[in-house]
Formats: sequence, C-alpha cells, structure tokens
Amino acid sequence: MSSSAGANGAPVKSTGLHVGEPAPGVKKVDPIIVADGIKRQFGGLTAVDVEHLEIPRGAITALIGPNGAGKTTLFNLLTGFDKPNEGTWTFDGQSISGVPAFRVARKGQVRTFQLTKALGLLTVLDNMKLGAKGQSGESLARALFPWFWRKEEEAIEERALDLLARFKLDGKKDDYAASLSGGQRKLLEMARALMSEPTLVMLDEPMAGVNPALTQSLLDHILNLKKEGMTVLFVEHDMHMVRHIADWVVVMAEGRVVAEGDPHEVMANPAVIDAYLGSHHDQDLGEPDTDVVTAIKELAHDDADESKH
Ligand SMILES: Nc1ncnc2c1ncn2[C@@H]1O[C@H](COP(=O)(O)OP(=O)(O)OP(=O)(O)O)[C@@H](O)[C@H]1O
Repeated sequence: MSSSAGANGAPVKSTGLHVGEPAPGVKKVDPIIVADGIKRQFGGLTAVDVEHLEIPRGAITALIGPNGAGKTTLFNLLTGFDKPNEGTWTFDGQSISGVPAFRVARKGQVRTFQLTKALGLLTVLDNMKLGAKGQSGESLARALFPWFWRKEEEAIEERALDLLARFKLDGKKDDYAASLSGGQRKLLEMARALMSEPTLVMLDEPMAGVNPALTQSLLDHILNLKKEGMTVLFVEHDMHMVRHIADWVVVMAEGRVVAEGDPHEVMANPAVIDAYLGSHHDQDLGEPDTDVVTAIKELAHDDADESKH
C-alpha cells in the first residue's frame, strides 16, 4: 500500500483493500473495525441498521449518504458516544461495543468534536491539552506524585505546541478558540484529536464551513495522517473531496449500507444515485440532495471519459 503523491500531484490511492466483489458488507484484507448487526432506534425510527461493515486499516474511508441516512448516529455508536439497541463491533481485534467514549479514545480510536460554545471560551492551547489522553480521573495519583504529573504536563504542552506549529496555529495559542475562523476551527479539531496519538481518526464533515483558502491545507493534513500510518474514516457531503482523497467509500441510506467500493465504482453505481434521489420520499424534509446527485453524475461521467483514454 502506498500513499505518497503521484506524478501529477494527485494522491496515490490505496488499492487491494477488499476480498471479493465490492458490495455492502464486503470483507477487507486487514480491517481495523468490524461491526455486526448494529441497530439504533429512536422511538419508532430505525436510524442505523447495519448488518456487517468492515473499515480497512491504513486507508482513508469516506462515509457518505443523504441527510438522515444515519452516518452521524453510526459515528456516535462506534466511538462510544451513544449506545445501540443491538450489535457488536471490534476495534483492532478488541471488542469495544458499549465501551464509553473516553476509554475508546484511550485505545486509539478518536473522533473530532466540534468547537462548542464552552470550548470556544478556552484558549487554543487549552483546547489542545483537553485532547491528551490519561487526563481525567487521576486526581489522587496527581496529589501523591506531583513530580510525575509535572513531567507529564510538560510533555503534553510540548506535544500541543508541536502540533499547533504543524497546523500553523502556534501564533494563536493564547487566543480564545472562539476567535478562530471556520477553517482554523476544523484544523484545531483535527490537531486536538491527534493529541492522543490515535491509530484511527474519525472526522465529521471536515470540510463544512471551510473557505477555499484553507481547503487544500485541510486535505493535505488528512492525507498526511494516512502517510503517517493512521486510518481515517470521515463523513462528508462534498463529493469532489470524497473522490480526491478517499481510498474506499461506504454509502448509507435509511440506516443501511447500500453500496461500498472505491470512489470510481461507487460514483458509477446507480444504487448510489437512487439513494440520494429516493431520500425523503416518505418524509417532509425538503428537497432531495440534488446538488450531490449532480456532483456524483459529473464525477461518474469524468471517470467514464478517463477510462476511454
Ligand atoms: N437523538 C435523536 N433523537 C431522535 N432522532 C434522532 C436522533 N439522532 C438522530 N435521529 C434521527 O436518526 C436519523 C439519522 O440521523 P443522522 O444524524 O445519523 O443522519 P446523518 O446521515 O448523519 O444526516 P446528516 O447528513 O444530515 O447529518 C434521522 O432521521 C434523525 O432525525
């Protein structure tokens, strides 16, 4: 598997990730997450109903689907922020179903979380320190061995400053996080997630609210995570980004996985267009995602043209 930039500067995609025909639930050569029979209901609504899903290790996987498909709910379940009605899953071969979020994070699976109002009132550096693992529940040990904790705190601060420099936020370390632009917030969210030295990074709509000036920088940071050996799983509506950086795409609709494959295969799959056009047919949530459908069709068309040359 290689992840360096290709001759034309485009990222080189990881291939050979699956075993057999790409279809919902297809087995992966080296899965980092394996989920079985996950169901999450809210009253009478089934938000997630995933029979089998494997996320490939060391690759970038995009989770896409129309509004209300269950993507965020699945993210919340896998990261321990919510509990399913049914289902089991493993991370790195260990069962983590029902394990609370802070323990999941300590095992190396982290997600970005949004800069809420409360976090906005902390400085950028304090936000980073919050992302370090092993910080909660050790107050007794902290009181008994202050010298040890001072050392750990110094190490945490050093790592935070290194990461802030890497994300070009070091000049803002003492600013309130609320003063950052939309794109800088996304960078801070990603940098904060890296404080715990994760093996799997889960990003919820990394491009939402980011102005074009910071888009490339965010993409590069995500590609770098893969280069450094991390696995990335992200939810995103921007199809151009999905095609550009994802090695593998999982499509959800109405709680289920309806398609899986590399971005080219998925964009050419009629089931994917149907999922977007068919969304909301029984709900009054407004227009289906026609912009996304247009983007998918354009990209599928480009792919067909490319394959003729
Ligand atoms: N806490 C909750 N209580 C009740 N219903 C919920 C709750 N969370 C999610 N839902 C419902 O579950 C379904 C799936 O929602 P979810 O947010 O997971 O979809 P999504 O694919 O992430 O959508 P979007 O792309 O719009 O963020 C939706 O119908 C939503 O209204």
